[in-house]
Amino acid sequence: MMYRGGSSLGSGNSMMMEAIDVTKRFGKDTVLASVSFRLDKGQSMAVLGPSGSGKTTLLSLLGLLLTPSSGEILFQGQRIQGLSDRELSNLRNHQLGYVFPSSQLIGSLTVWDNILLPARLAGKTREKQKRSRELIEQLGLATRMDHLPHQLSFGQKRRAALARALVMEPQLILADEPTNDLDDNMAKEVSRVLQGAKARGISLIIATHDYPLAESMERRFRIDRGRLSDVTVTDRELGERKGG
Ligand SMILES: Nc1ncnc2c1ncn2[C@@H]1O[C@H](COP(=O)(O)OP(=O)(O)OP(=O)(O)O)[C@@H](O)[C@H]1O
Repeated sequence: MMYRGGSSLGSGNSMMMEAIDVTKRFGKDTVLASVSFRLDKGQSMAVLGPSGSGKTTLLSLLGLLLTPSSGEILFQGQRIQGLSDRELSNLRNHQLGYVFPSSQLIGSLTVWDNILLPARLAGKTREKQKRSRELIEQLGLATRMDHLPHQLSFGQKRRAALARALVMEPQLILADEPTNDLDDNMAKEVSRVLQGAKARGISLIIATHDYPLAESMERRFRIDRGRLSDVTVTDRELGERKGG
């Protein structure tokens, strides 16, 4: 589906994230070419695509961890290019939540302390303790609260990183393959927790190979050879055809 957006066409205050003609090159390789989309506040989207297609690169750009080679990214209607380092870290620390394989837990802190760390840094330890406990319970980490990261499985580390991101109730969560390394039941639980976050008004952008998880998002995009296309409608049509 062709994107015909542009921030001037929509109302800036309902907009969470917008990419306009974003291209990312690494040396001579063009990983993303002319990527454009817009996500409104409170919406959820999945990014699907084969391994190496550019999903992590896209999430890193949208998470303000990489800069585009050309094109523009707007966060809540605000152009990202041109912001100072301080303004960017402010956005990263207070508005965005990351669940990336690379966003490691701190090795010397227990699961509980890792999850509460952002709250401690923000001076909100007391008010976030209850929510931390709820998330730990929902994500099946209750018996692992006092463990150090090296004592956890990959799946437990991912769930702890998810709890750490959710506890601060950011505006937008960016999650890269949040259900990798999880069995079906735990993947469903993570999906439920993400839906719960959405119900609390948090927007979600999720890169995944997990189709049931992608289906639980309002919108689905696919990356193929560097191009991003919105497949939400075609997916729905396929589902309807399959269903009857
Ligand atoms: N820093 C970098 N320098 C050079 N090439 C890079 C860099 N980061 C990513 N790439 C390349 O960009 C392409 C897309 O990588 P990316 O990690 O975004 O894919 P992906 O869709 O997330 O893959 P997967 O599903 O396997 O995690 C790959 O060919 C990768 O080698």
